[in-house]
Amino acid sequence: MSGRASGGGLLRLSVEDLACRRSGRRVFAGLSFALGPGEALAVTGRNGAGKSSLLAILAGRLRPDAGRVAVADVGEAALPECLHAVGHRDGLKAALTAGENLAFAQALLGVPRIAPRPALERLGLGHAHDLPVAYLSAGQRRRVALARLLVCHRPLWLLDEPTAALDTASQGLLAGLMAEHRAAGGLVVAATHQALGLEDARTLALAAPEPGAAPSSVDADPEDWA
Ligand SMILES: Nc1ncnc2c1ncn2[C@@H]1O[C@H](COP(=O)(O)OP(=O)(O)OP(=O)(O)O)[C@@H](O)[C@H]1O
Repeated sequence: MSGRASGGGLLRLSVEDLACRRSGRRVFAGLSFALGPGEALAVTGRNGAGKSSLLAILAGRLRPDAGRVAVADVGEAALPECLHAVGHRDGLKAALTAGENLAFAQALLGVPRIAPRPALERLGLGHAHDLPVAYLSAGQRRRVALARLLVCHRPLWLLDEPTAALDTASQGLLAGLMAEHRAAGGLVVAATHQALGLEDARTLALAAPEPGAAPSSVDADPEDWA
């Protein structure tokens, strides 16, 4: 892993003429956008429009049907080394404490930023440091998952419905974290059905899925995010 590139560098992301096909059905096509340091993109659209699929392609977990995703200004780092992905599932080990989960993520992802305890405190969960995640509520688990954003620096945050299970106060905390990240040159791409408090974010509205289209087979699940 390249420390400077994925850790300290600013990143530019460009997506050109991207298309996605799942179980034989075209989900979207012709998507192009570019994001530079400090910019954010809110991806909207009805259920099944392809929001999670787009994030999975950006994360390198799903192969596009056409088009390309490119990053610049990150040295030799590959795109997956430059991003955090928080999906629908929290990706936490229930038997480990919140602190242990974050320490594991920090060791795995590299480029440490702040320690697990202060990261949990930022999310209002300092008291949960030594509690097994199994004992936490859905909203508390989501906040532990979001604390992963803080224990390692990665310039691109891919967030899939990040406010799911969060109360109003926690949504405010997340909005503050995203604002700080962007102020430091980071990028945010968030799939959402509701306002996230992303100031000056651009919006990408994915079209409604074809009527009557149901998956006939299952491919790699983008929600299986660690
Ligand atoms: N693992 C999978 N295998 C096959 N098809 C899938 C898989 N996951 C999603 N799809 C299909 O891809 C299309 C886009 O799904 P996706 O989850 O990207 O939509 P979404 O906009 O994120 O929806 P939601 O708002 O419900 O989260 C849907 O038609 C869905 O049936």
